[in-house]
This record gives sequence, structure tokens and C-alpha cells, in this order.
Amino acid sequence: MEETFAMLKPDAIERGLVGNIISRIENKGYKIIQMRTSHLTADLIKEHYQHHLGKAFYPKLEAFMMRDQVLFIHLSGPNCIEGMRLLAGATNPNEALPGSIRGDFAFDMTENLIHTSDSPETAQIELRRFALI
Ligand SMILES: Nc1ncnc2c1ncn2[C@@H]1O[C@H](COP(=O)(O)OP(=O)(O)OP(=O)(O)O)[C@@H](O)[C@H]1O
Repeated sequence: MEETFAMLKPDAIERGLVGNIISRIENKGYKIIQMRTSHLTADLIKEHYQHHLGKAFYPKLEAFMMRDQVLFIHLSGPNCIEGMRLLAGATNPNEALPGSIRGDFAFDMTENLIHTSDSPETAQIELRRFALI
């Protein structure tokens, strides 16, 4: 069974969308293995978003990710890596389709509610990075 990592970002917590998003994950049929809230450090954000380091929007992204708690989710299900990317919707919420989490609830490029791993290798790295395995 495939496993993946998801993280609900500070805007999901602040806007009270945690229950709604978790319901979507469960309604799809995926199984929650573990969840934990945490406050991200600047170092962890740097590691997680190393592909964006140095870009103009990085300071805004870092401040956003440290603004409030995040929720780590370890989950499993058939084809759940691709399935979670589809549930989340496009990175730019203005291009995310209605029915997806970002398409239904977000319009800001930075504050887009959820992160999900994009490959089996990344899922394992991220589950370890955030101490879920
Ligand atoms: N041009 C941008 N302006 C502002 N924020 C951005 C921009 N591009 C990406 N981000 C932020 O950085 C995060 C990571 O970007 P990435 O390109 O890895 O997209 P993603 O894989 O859809 O998102 P995530 O990694 O959060 O799942 C985005 O989710 C968003 O919060």
C-alpha cells in the first residue's frame, strides 16, 4: 500500500478548515496513520523549500509557514501520492479546479492550505524530515 506525507499549512489551521480537509482525505478512502501539530523552524522550512531559496517570494513564504502551527499527516491508500496531489489541486489556487482543496478554498499563491509529497522518494524523505517514521 502506498504511503505519503501531507502538511496542512498555517492558513488551514487559522481558517478552521482542518476538519473539512481531513474529511476529504477520509472520504476518498485514505487511511490516516499518524497526525501531529508542530511549529516549523526556519531551518526546517529552508530544508523543505530548498528549491525556492533565494527567490523573491521566499521571505514571505518563510514568514507564512512560521505564522502559526502546521499539521503533519502520514497517510496511506492505493495511489495516494498522485491522489493527494489531485485532492490538493494546482499550486496556484487561481488555476486549481473546483472540487479540489485549493480550488474550493484558496486564491493566494503562498497561502494555499496544503502540501503533499510529489513522488514515493519525496514522501519517504518528508516523512523522515518531519519525524513521522
Ligand atoms: N510564485 C510564488 N509566489 C509565492 N509563493 C509561492 C510561489 N511558488 C510557490 N510558492 C509557495 O511555495 C510552495 C511550494 O511550491 P512548489 O512549487 O513546490 O509547489 P507545490 O508542490 O504545489 O506546493 P507544496 O510543496 O506546498 O505542495 C507553494 O505551495 C506556495 O506556498
